[in-house]
Amino acid sequence: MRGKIFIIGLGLIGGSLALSIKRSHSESMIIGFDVNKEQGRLAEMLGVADGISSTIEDGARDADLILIAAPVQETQKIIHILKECELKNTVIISDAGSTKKEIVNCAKVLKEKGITFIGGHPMAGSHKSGVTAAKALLFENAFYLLTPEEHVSTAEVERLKEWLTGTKAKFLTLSPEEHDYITGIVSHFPHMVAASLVHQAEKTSRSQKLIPRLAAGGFRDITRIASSSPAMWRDILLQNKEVLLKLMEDWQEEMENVKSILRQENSEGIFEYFLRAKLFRDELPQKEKGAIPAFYDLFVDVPDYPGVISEITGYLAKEEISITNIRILETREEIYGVLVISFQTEEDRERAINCLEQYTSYETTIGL
Ligand SMILES: NC(=O)C1=CN([C@@H]2O[C@H](COP(=O)(O)OP(=O)(O)OC[C@H]3O[C@@H](n4cnc5c(N)ncnc54)[C@H](O)[C@@H]3O)[C@@H](O)[C@H]2O)C=CC1
Ligand SMILES: O=C(O)C(=O)Cc1ccc(O)cc1
Repeated sequence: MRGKIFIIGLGLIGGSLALSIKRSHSESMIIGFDVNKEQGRLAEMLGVADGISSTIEDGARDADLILIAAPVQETQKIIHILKECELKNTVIISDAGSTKKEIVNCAKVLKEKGITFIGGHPMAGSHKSGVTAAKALLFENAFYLLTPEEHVSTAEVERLKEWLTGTKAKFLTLSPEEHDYITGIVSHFPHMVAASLVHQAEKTSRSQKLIPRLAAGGFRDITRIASSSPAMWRDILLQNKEVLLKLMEDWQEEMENVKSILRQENSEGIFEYFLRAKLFRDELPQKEKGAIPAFYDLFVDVPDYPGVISEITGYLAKEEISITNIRILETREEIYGVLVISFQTEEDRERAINCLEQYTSYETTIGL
């Protein structure tokens, strides 16, 4: 489609939306705005946006689609600024915020002006921030949640989806309340738990110096999301306060139960506790990206010599297979080290197995 798209907030999500829209609507004009001028400059330099506007008012004028991809408390301020702007009467405004109830409620001021707002939330991302981490296919196969109010027409929702088709995401419509409850459970609360685990390790590390060195493997996996933007998560917590307070109470109750079975040395109860968790976790869809993106890990047994990583990444690059992460497992003391390479899709991992089979004799194993 032709048209002008205005993206406010050119970080990880705004940048990725810009790239994915450009993929499917190459004739569209993407203009960006960011309070941080450096992000705007970088976005232009990286070709993420066709141009940068110096104010929201300028960028919003004549826009056919406005996407707000700023932290959620800022999103509300931006909605109030947009309310005062001169806008096309056919414009669609949407956002990418991780919470929906307060934002959709705030956007009622746009409805009063006859402007369409459709709450949006692409359920994929990363612990990284900023436009340099943006990727056109960040949302591929992920759910993209939309929370249109009743007065919004199906045609307008379809027009928004058409603009966003290059995300290759799967759209789902739900109410803002449902949205905040579900994302509270699968995304917001886990972030709080991840941060709390890191705090616990940090406190004890003051007296136990081995902790940072031994905090590997599982600890790193479960706390990866604690490296996310503190400003973004502060805003999310403040906006989903009621749901999160209730989840914290449920969690405390759950921990009381675990404490009790442990005190009683209830071996069957403890086993059951882990078994039920494992069964539910193992049943979660593998091929779909959730709030926490699935990473497809490949374990490669490699001889421990300098240059082995660049050798392997070289073969993968030759076959144009993208990797999302690479690390060495240092827990083994044998001759061989284990290289863990993460891919964004199962197909990439499959291609990597074939590639390494072709170029090397290293053994590969799929991570579960
Ligand atoms: N990071 C993630 O994995 C995901 C984040 N989200 C949501 O997307 C939104 C953006 O998050 P990220 O892109 O990750 O953050 P980010 O930190 O990478 O980018 C946010 C950008 O917004 C800019 N900004 C802040 N206030 C602004 C304002 N008043 N006007 C214009 N620009 C402003 C910042 O300078 C920054 O460049 C947030 O609402 C977040 O909740 C949604 C899905 C995933
Ligand atoms: O880094 C991760 O795995 C995430 O959890 C990404 C994420 C962050 C915020 C969202 O609203 C949705 C997805």
